[in-house]
This record gives sequence, C-alpha cells and structure tokens, in this order.
Amino acid sequence: YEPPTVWKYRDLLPITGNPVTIYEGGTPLYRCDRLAEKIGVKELYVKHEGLNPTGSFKDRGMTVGVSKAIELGMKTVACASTGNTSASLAIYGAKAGIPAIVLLPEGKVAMGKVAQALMHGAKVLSIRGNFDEALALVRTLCDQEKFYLLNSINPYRLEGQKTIGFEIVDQLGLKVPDRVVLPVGNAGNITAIYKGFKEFRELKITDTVPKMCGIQAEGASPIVQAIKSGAESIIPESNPETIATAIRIGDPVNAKKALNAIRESEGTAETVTDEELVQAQRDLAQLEGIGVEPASATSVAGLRKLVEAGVIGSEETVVCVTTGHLLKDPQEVIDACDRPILVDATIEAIRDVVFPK
Ligand SMILES: Cc1ncc(COP(=O)(O)O)c(/C=C/C(=O)C(=O)O)c1O
Repeated sequence: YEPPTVWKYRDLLPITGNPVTIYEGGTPLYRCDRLAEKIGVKELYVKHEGLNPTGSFKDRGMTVGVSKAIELGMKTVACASTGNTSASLAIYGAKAGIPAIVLLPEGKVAMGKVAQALMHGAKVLSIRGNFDEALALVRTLCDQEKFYLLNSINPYRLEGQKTIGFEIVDQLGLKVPDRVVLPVGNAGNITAIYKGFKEFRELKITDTVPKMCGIQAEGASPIVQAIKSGAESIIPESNPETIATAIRIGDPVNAKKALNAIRESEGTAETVTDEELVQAQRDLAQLEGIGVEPASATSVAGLRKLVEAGVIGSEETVVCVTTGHLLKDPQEVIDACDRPILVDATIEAIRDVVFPK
C-alpha cells in the first residue's frame, strides 16, 4: 500500500493520527524543452499543481489543515477565498464530515471554483467586497464563533504546501534547482515552498536552496513593489485588479514571510501584464500540453520577462510552479480564444474548413 503522496513525508508533518486525505500531491514535474527553447533557458521544468485532486496546490495545505482541525476537535472550518481555497476546503470538509463556510468576493471567482464549493456542500457566501475584505470578515467570524480558520495565515496550511519543495528535490534526483518561479497572491505558497527547501537542507538531504522568484499581476503587486523599493513591509493595494482573479489580492497575509523568503534566498519578484500571462497560458497549453488557469501562467510569463532582462541566466535550471487547472476558469479561455468554426454537417463543409482555398 503506497501512502498518499503528501503523506509520504509524514515524518516532517505535524499530524500524528490518520490524515484526512484524498491522495493529494505527487504531481508531475514536466521537463519542458519546447517552452525552454522559446524562453531561452537550457533546463526548464513545470511542476503542475493543477493535477491535484481538486485542481490546485491548495489540497496540500488542506489535507494538513483539516486533519489538524479534526485533531483539535474543531466543529466547523471556514475561509475567505479567491476560489481555490474554498473549493479545496469544501472538499476536505466533506471528506472529514464537518461543515465548511466560505466567503467569496462577489463576481470575482472563476466558475469552476464556485461550482466545486457549492456541489461539495460548503455554505457559500458571496461578499459585496473584495477578497481582502472577505478575509477580514472571516477572521472576525472565526474569533467570535471558534470556527477553525483555514486561510494561509494558518501555519498548518504552509506545512502541507512545503511538500512541493520536497517533491521537486525528489523528482530532480535529490538536486536543487537554481530557481523556483511561482505566482504570488496571499503569499503563502512561496513561503511554504521555501520552508520545504530549507528543511531538506537542515536535514542534509541537500546542501542549498533555490532562488525564490515571486510573480504578480501588474494590477495586484504589493510584494513586487516592496521588493523593488527595498521596503521592510508592503503597502497594501486597495483596488487590486487582474484577469487572474486567483491572485487579485491587495493585502497578502503572508507578506512579511514572503519578502523574507525572496530576500534570504537571493531571489527576486516581477510583475506581468494580463496580456503577458494569457500568452504564457497559451504557450504552456500549446507547446507542452499543460493546461493552467491564468494566475498559474504568471510563473512562465514572469520567467520569460526575467530571462529577457538578464536577471535569470540562460544556464540556470528553473522550475515554474503552475498552481491551478485550466478548467477552473473556462470563461477566461473562451474569451481569450477564437470561436469554434460553425459548419454544416457535410463532408464538403468540413473539407472547406480543413483545407481552406
Ligand atoms: C491558482 C492560484 N495560483 C496562485 C495563488 C497564490 O498563492 P498564494 O500566494 O499562496 O496565495 C492562488 C491563491 C488562491 C487563494 O488565495 C485562494 O484560493 O483564496 C491560486 O488559487
């Protein structure tokens, strides 16, 4: 019996009993030579977290966080979410048999994520405000009602997500990449992955850590601004805006930890425009067969920008983490692509399209 993949690392996870698990983790690390060629790096890998059971990396944090909730005898779990956290919490809550309450920013959550939260039985509230306002509200609710808060302010979420770092090392044959590039929203994931690499180094499994590189959408980039200005802390953005609704966050709760991870690892941070990230979404899908939602493509869009700027060297071994599945946000894809070609049901009509004159 092969243990579920996150729980392969159970000796490094803070759960003693049987975990609440739906066999999360163990996602592929794809070597992407066509994409590497287009971007101009020698060795590029993509860690596709969209292939987790609920379609995003959040499952790694939720399997530990919800297991901890059960261990602590909590009766209800709750979160605010741009979508994937709520989808994952709904599913792990259902698996654990405890109610989940999720607060979503009205009109700004991709359809697939809302569908998951609803069908899996969470109490889904659509808040007349943005994610940051929803997060403040759910923190108050959890304080007042002793509900278990499972946003990434909860350290058990980060404990689960650090396994991304463990798996990358294992999948590279106990090697550490020069650089890890990933999207940053609430800034939990960059913090967690860096922690994973540091723990392997402390255990002498490896002897170094990668440069951590956080990418944000131009309209929602407090972490990038702080890195570029050298500021100790971020200046929250009150009206974050991007097509990548998963990272449409103005006041990341893990900002301090993320700034430390980027600086301590001698990494960097960069923004990309919506156009750049949609192009990267196409390149991932069409050059490598990797289908991601918009926020996830910022990692590849940012890598391209940093290679062109000479910040990332062409000789580096780079891992881009793609955090969510394409199917989460089908409307964005339909809007970004040409329509299917409508034809009569005759072989002549088909041939006219396949072999245009
Ligand atoms: C696809 C996708 N890619 C990247 C991020 C950013 O990760 P963090 O920097 O750890 O926040 C998210 C985050 C989503 C939420 O914050 C939520 O679901 O509430 C995401 O869904």
